[in-house]
Amino acid sequence: MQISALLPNRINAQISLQPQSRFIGVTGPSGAGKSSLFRALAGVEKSAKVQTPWTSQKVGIVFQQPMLFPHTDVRGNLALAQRHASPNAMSIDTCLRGCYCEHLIDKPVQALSGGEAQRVAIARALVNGPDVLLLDESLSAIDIFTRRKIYQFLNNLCVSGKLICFVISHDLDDLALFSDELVFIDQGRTELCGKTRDVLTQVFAKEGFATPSSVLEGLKVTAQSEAFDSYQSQNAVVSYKPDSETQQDRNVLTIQDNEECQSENGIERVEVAGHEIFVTAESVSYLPQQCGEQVSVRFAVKACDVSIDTNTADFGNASTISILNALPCVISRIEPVANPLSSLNDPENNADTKRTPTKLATANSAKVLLKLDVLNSNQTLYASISCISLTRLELAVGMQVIARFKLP
Ligand SMILES: Nc1ncnc2c1ncn2[C@@H]1O[C@H](COP(=O)(O)OP(=O)(O)OP(=O)(O)O)[C@@H](O)[C@H]1O
Repeated sequence: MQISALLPNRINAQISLQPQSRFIGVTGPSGAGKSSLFRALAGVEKSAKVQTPWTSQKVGIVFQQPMLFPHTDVRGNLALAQRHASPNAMSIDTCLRGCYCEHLIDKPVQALSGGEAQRVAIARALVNGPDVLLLDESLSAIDIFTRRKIYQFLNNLCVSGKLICFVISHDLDDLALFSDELVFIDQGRTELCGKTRDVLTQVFAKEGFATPSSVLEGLKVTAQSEAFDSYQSQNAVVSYKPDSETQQDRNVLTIQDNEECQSENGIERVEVAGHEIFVTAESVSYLPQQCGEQVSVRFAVKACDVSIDTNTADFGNASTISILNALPCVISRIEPVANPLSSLNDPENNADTKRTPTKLATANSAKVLLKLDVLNSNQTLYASISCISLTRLELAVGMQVIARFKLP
């Protein structure tokens, strides 16, 4: 999928995406041109020159400021959007439920909170039946739990082939969780674009983040008794029928209901590289799958939540600590975390590149960042640990360790 947008003195972006990508995250510094890009793609900027693969499709946009019709209530707003809806658009009820705002239906627009208004604005955009939806920080005022559920709903629409979503956000955890691909815009240009975890790695390195998140993928573990539901859920994802509106709505919401009822106390179990990992239900996103395949999910782990255990003989037996998750890994890189209070820009420090990572890290900062390759997989974890631990555990590149991490 090739996209280009040119807006004199503001943007000159070329974006190249995989054809199968349906949920695309867009991020970058403030003033980089992200909103200008979306406005150009939505046709709002008349002087923009734009090339997209979806010229004949319906494009919707939702801004950070919801821009609801103020003279009516939520029902009135949705009814107005439905007047111009495409024939295969979802029902008002489905959109309201998916955006967690059914209870707001009779509220006047003026009486909505900022987050409620954002939820209604997204529901209204969906009622219109877009093929492509551009969300410009449109969930920024919504609490994390509701926000994640709405992203999950949007992701289900993407997975079922009903929607392509482009989402601008400064929340890299949200983008890590849901985006198939990530675009990093800077100074009006596409600086990075590609698979989310690769782009995130480069963004974290570029910005010198002390606690980057790693993105892991795995298979959802379902109990025997849940096998039928799981099969239904898988079918729901792939058996989308464009000619049946009721069936579509039911499919998307069935996935949502299954996800909610299948988690145990709000916790999902995910198999990663042959190991069972516990993840909170709101922290997993579902990936597209073929009929008959196990359900694949994605979740993000913050580097500050990962601890290193050098006792590799005691992999599953750490019964004296509260940390639930463990993955065997090999340390593939150790690098100092920049400490803004230290004299990192001191030429004397920078010239001293021959020192060991341990000494370099100790000299400049309190922490180091470990890159960990998960054994028997091509996945990567990051751990941010103190220099004291680095020295005390005598950690080195090539060493096998157990990465233990809290419930994401
Ligand atoms: N209508 C406009 N006319 C001229 N310049 C504009 C206009 N809107 C925005 N700009 C400028 O274009 C640049 C990019 O702005 P834009 O709003 O697209 O950035 P952004 O990446 O979305 O920022 P943020 O993350 O802060 O929302 C900024 O320098 C801004 O001042």
